[in-house]
Amino acid sequence: MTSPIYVALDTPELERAKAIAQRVRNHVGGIKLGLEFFMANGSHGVQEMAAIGLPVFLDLKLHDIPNTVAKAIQALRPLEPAILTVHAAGGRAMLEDAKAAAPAGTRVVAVTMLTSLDDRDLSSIGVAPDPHAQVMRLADLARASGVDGIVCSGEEIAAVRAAWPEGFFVVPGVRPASGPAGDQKRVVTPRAALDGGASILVIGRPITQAEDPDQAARNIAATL
Ligand SMILES: O=C(O)c1cc(=O)[nH]c(=O)n1[C@@H]1O[C@H](COP(=O)(O)O)[C@@H](O)[C@H]1O
Repeated sequence: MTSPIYVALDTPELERAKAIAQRVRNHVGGIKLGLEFFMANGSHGVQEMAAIGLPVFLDLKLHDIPNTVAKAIQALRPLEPAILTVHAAGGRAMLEDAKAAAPAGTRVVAVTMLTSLDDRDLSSIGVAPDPHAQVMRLADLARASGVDGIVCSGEEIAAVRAAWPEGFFVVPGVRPASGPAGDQKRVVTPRAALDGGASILVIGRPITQAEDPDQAARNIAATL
C-alpha cells in the first residue's frame, strides 16, 4: 500500500530538500514543497525535486482575484504537480477558475482554516469563533466549486468525510503522541487523522528535524 504520508520539505535549500527526500523516500508517499522552498528555488527547483520520482504536492496556498490565481496556475502547468493548494476564502469564482486552470491530473485542494489557528484567532479576524462550523462552511463551498477536496485539521476530518464521502482530504498539523506542537494549535496524532478519514497526512518537522529522519518516518508509518 502507498504511504499516506507526504513529508513537508520546508527549507529554502535545494540540496537539503533533496537529501531528506532521498533518505525518507521508502517510507513516504510523496513530498510537499511550500512557499519557503518555492520562493528560493522556483519552478526549476520543483522540477529537480520531481526527478526524485515521488509525487509532488505544490503547496502555494494561492489566494487572489480569480484572474490572477488562474494565470498563476497556468504558469505552473508544466510542473504537473499531483496536488496544488488554494485558499477556500478566495471564494467560489476563484476556486472554479483555479480548478479550470489546473492540469487534468492535478488535484486542487482548498485550505479551509489553517491548523495554526484556533477559535480566538477566528474572532480576531471577525469570524465566529467556531472552527468546526467554519471548516464545514468552507468545505461546502469547495465542493460546490468543483475542486477535489480540502485541507483541514484532524479535529474536523471525520465530519468533513461524512459530509463529502468522495472528497480528497489533506490533514496537516499531525504530531506523534509525544511530539512538540510548535506553532500548530489544532493537532491530532497521525493515526487519529487517518482513522477520521484523511486521504493524506502532511508531516514536516517531526520527520525533517529528527536526528534520523528515515527512522522518524518509519516510526510514524508503523503507527498507521
Ligand atoms: O496546506 C498545508 O499543507 C497546511 C495547511 C494548514 O492548515 N496547516 C499546515 O501546517 N500546513 C502545512 O503543513 C506543514 C506542517 O508542517 P509541520 O508542522 O512541520 O508538520 C507546513 O508545511 C504547513 O505549511
